[in-house]
Amino acid sequence: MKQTPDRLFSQPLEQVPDFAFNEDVVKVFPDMIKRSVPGYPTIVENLGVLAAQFAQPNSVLYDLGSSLGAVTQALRRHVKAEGCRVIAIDNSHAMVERCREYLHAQDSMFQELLPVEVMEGDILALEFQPTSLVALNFTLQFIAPEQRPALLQHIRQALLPGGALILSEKIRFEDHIEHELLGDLHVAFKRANGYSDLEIAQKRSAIENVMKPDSLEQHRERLLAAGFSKVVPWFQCINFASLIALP
Ligand SMILES: Nc1ncnc2c1ncn2[C@@H]1O[C@H](C[S@+](CC[C@H]([NH3+])C(=O)[O-])CC(=O)[O-])[C@@H](O)[C@H]1O
Ligand SMILES: O=C(O)C(=O)Cc1ccccc1
Repeated sequence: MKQTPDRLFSQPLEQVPDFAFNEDVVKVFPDMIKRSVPGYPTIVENLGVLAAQFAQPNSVLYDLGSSLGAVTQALRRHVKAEGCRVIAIDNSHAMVERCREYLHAQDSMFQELLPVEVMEGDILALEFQPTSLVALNFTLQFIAPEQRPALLQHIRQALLPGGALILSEKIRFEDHIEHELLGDLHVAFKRANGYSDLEIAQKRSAIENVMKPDSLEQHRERLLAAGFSKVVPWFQCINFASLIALP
């Protein structure tokens, strides 16, 4: 996969527009997400490993907010259950187009991969089929906070017994000192990955209106309120974490 370096915020902008998953972002997205999200490659690869433990024969696996299909590709590498298929969905036209290209490339490199349907659409309007595995990998944080409970309820209602939701998010911390410390460490992570202070500052103002992280406590309470029986954190790297929620 060729990786165009992310320089989207490297020049001073008079006004920083709200972040959008448009063609410019799509071009640099693999580089951007790897250099911005601590633990991203580990989360994606192990999401495949975890999914293989929950996937049930002849069921649907969902990749919600699939972007370029990194999670779908990991599901296809790891899930061996008979008759599973993946539904990947994203509401960014630019992402969906490029995702389809990447998945065709994976098709031509490997045999017997799970079939995938890539849909362009809003996950808030999705009619879920019975599913054994739902991945929300850094997608819920971009959904309006007031819409989050209903989405999680729809997922819970669609999950088969023995299935799971895997939810990865940037995390806010209720303790002020913990929040500042992990925020500073995230900035250090970005600097170590070659982003300048200007890039970091402009990206921060681009995402502040569109990406609203919750705390681990909020996630747990909302998942339990949506009918999940158990919430198990399985990964945290600085201020990014991933949870397994069981029906
Ligand atoms: N309502 C919505 N309906 C559908 N898609 C949406 C919606 N809102 C946002 N998106 C989509 O959710 C994705 C979030 S990125 C996910 C990374 C991927 N999971 C990965 O593991 O590489 C996270 C990030 O960039 O930090 C974008 O592609 C949006 O278009
Ligand atoms: O860049 C950041 O600071 C983030 O919190 C993560 C991110 C990664 C990719 C797109 C938008 C936000």
